[in-house]
Amino acid sequence: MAVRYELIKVCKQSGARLGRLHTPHGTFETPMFMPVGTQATVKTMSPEELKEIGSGVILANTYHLYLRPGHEVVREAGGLHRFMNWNRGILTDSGGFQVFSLSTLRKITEEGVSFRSHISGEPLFLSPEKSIEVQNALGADIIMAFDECPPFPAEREYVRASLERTTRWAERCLRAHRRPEDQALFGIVQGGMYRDLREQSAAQLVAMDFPGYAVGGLSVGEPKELMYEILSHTTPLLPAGKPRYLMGVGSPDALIEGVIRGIDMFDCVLPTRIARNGTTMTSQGRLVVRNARYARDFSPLDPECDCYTCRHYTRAYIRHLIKADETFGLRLTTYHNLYFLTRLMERVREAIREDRLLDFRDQFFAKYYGGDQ
Ligand SMILES: CC(C)(C)OC(=O)NCc1c[nH]c2nc(N)[nH]c(=O)c12
Ligand SMILES: [Zn+2]
Repeated sequence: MAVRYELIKVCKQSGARLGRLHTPHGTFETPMFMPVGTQATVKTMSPEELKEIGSGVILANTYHLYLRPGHEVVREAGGLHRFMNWNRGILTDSGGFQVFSLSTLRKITEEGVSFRSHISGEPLFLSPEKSIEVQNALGADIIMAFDECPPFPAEREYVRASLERTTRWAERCLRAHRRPEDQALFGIVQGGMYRDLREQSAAQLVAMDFPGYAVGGLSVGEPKELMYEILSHTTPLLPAGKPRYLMGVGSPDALIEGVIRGIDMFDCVLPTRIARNGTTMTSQGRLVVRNARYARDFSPLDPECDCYTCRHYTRAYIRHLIKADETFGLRLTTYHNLYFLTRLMERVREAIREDRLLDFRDQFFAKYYGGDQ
């Protein structure tokens, strides 16, 4: 079995799960946050720094690596783990979503999606079979079914037709998968903001017995309360003995609310993306270190953080680097933001062990959102 989920316990106060994800590249505790390394690197971080931070599973992306350097190059390198010198877990997203959000002149049919590369402009095509062929060549421990993530808002009829095609594509992915013994293929539940369509999508995918399930099509611009409501309705439909992965979610509040609603795995570009424009996450909330008010502030980003950045550098110095467009500044903010979210998930797991996750949420929100949460 490529990937196995072990349920350790359920928090008596919140119903949240504490688990372990056993993969061919190690066993990692859940709930977990997975840093995004789209082009086979978590931007500005070395593998050694990611290990220091405590990252277990990181993401890479089929669409990007198919376009550049090409999946055959990565296959010849011996797969992604060898190519990027990362010997822990890797998950690749299937590329469908990125075609919609990145490429131009795309056309979707039953067969797949034709589009123009956002790099060279050349006409390309991704189908369930092509996506799985690329993911098999990349060699990630967890690979994702090729799906369509409907825009938000979207007409009910469009969402229903789309989820039914996504289900047919999921079937084609299962058939095309060549390495089930060392790469776990996860199904992706769609269905937009329609509870009955979410039920339909979940039922159809659960019947196919995937080793894990993702909830897709959320965090697409809908109000957070609506995301939480759809999530509350969807996760119970998924098998308790399998991992549940909420795609594209990573703000502190959404992570905690997602864990409370039964999610085990999260990914989001937020912490690394905002770091690159000088915005950091601290125990007292967001801190935009490039602001002038920090020019002579010689305290650490977060007085309560013990990460490399906070132990050795000040807000004034980091602000200077960001303003001077020095890449070392981006490395320091990225390192801290990833450490902050990884540490947050450790504290969430501790709270589950001690049956007090709802209390932890209230305490964390009061500090992080200054009580206005
Ligand atoms: C807008 C952001 C990226 C924050 O979230 C989403 O779009 N969330 C949905 C999402 C993220 N990544 C996915 N991959 C795939 N295959 N399918 C999806 O639905 C998604
Ligand atoms: Zn720090």
